Amino acid sequence: MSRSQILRPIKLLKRMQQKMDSSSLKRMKDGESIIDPKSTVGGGVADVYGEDRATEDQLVTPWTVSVASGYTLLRDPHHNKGLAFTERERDSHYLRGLLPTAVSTQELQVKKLMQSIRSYDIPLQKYVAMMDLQERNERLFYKLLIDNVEELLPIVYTPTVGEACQKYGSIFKRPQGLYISLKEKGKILEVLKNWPERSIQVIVATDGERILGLGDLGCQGMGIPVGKLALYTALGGVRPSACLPITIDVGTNNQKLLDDEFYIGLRQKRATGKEYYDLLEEFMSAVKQNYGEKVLVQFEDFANHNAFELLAKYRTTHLVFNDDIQGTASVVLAGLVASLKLLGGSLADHTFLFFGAGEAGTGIAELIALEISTKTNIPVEEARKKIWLVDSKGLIVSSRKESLQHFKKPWAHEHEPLSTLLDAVKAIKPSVLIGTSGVGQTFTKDVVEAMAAINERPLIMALSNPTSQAECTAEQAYTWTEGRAIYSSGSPFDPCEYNGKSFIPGQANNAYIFPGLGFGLVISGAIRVHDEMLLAASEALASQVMQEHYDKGMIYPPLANIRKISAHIAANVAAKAYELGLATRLPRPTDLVKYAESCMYTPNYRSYR
Ligand SMILES: O=C([O-])CC(=O)C(=O)O
Ligand SMILES: [Mg+2]
Repeated sequence: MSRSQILRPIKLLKRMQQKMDSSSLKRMKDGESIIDPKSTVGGGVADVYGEDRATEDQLVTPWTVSVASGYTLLRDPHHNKGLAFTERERDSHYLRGLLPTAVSTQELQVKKLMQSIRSYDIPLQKYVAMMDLQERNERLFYKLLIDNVEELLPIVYTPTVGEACQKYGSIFKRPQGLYISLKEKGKILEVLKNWPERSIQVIVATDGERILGLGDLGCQGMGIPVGKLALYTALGGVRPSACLPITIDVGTNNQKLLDDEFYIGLRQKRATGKEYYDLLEEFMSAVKQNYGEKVLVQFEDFANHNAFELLAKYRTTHLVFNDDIQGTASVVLAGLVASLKLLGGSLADHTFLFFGAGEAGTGIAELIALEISTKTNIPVEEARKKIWLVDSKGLIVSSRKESLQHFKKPWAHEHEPLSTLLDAVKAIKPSVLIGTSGVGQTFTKDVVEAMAAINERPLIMALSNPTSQAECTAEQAYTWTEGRAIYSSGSPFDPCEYNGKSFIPGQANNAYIFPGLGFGLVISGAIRVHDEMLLAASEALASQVMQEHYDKGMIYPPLANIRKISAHIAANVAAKAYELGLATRLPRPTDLVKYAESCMYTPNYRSYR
């Protein structure tokens, strides 16, 4: 039975609200059951209780849900508690005999599952175990993830999710999101209505063409929206039922997949041009029609040529952002701002060299220029001159301007052409080197040593994902700079030692930003994403790096604190939305951090009476 099917009619809800006094409302917000335990609805046994408050609507109108009983309840991942059903719940919900006698606590269940997950040697086995848990017992899944975020993030997210996408065909069991293919053209609105949840707040959509640094994985890219949205809930506090993963399947140019008899997607070359953009247009308008203008659409892992165009096309009419262009930019900017405490000076005093001039590279470059321009009052065109990009053909310079894609043109400065990254490092003498090429091991020993020869503390960011695509490893960066580098990567690396000293690499992954950014948009009822909100998100993240972290050479706060960090990011983003007149949730809460914290989904079990 789907969750929406067991939502009781609105009339019942209204009747109940009339009966409710303020104390029962308060208890309801706290997740307690508020109805006479003996009451039944529609002839079946029903429980009615409040959902987590995660939106303005729920503050005023708590959802009322009846829970199925018996075997169906155990099969419903949204309400199942497994052995944690109490004796009373087992009686009132016809569960006697369906469970062994022992009654567990959620804490004990977490302990048991962590033991079981740790017993697997292979990360993909852990991933499958986590996905099985998500399909079996959603609250336990999120409790596990939240309580063990540093250990489990690399499993449900980068890098393991990359491998999961490569093998998604054989992992696929049950739908975790919506597949919208060219076959659904003209029917996308109907397809959206097939999803069991109605009140969607965040959609992560991919077309699978550039999954991490792994290339075109077609419809198998679904693992990415699923993983990103798990983080929206675990790290950002958006209710799971308000999240919708979507894969737009327009075919794949990956011949291996096309030749694979078990490939699960549309077996054709990618649609392009008008056919592609018409489908995307139908999708975007169906989303707005079905969910309203406050639903957030996060574009994820589109190839460069479409990513920029889709963002430019929809950012003025829909609530959208591109995680790879803007989320990554915001997280990197936060790290750069934080690093100034270690490096000294302001951003404008630094010179930046990028290896890779796609979505991430140009997105970060532009946000740095915007921040420099905002802080120093110099025009953004001037600020861009401190930033240089190298692509597959060498340093981007003005003599190449005519043949450049439009997103590279702002970075074509006056300089003689240089064909290698090493030559560019030697000539430009950057203080910051940022890898966004999607190609592993491109920060060679020569390149890193050249950075160390120019700078006392070279800042090196190897951002390409997953781990195999990192431009250099943490250990290489510390070893080749004799322990002087400040290093961050997109995928996680373990702490390492050099000359008896321990180093903690930072993870400059957009996972720090998008859950808090999205949550800030949701709680303020924002209707557009503005660049200033990205700057606000960066500032909030940088402000969470404390002296104790700087003392260890860190430029990002520990992920263990991510929910507190997300609440600060959400509050700063929401504040900006109000300031820009883009927020629709009125009146503006006075303490936005407290408000954000109070709206966050918590995975603790609720009692069913
Ligand atoms: O998913 C990640 O880990 C970061 C990201 O957006 C990408 O690499 O495309
Ligand atoms: Mg991405």
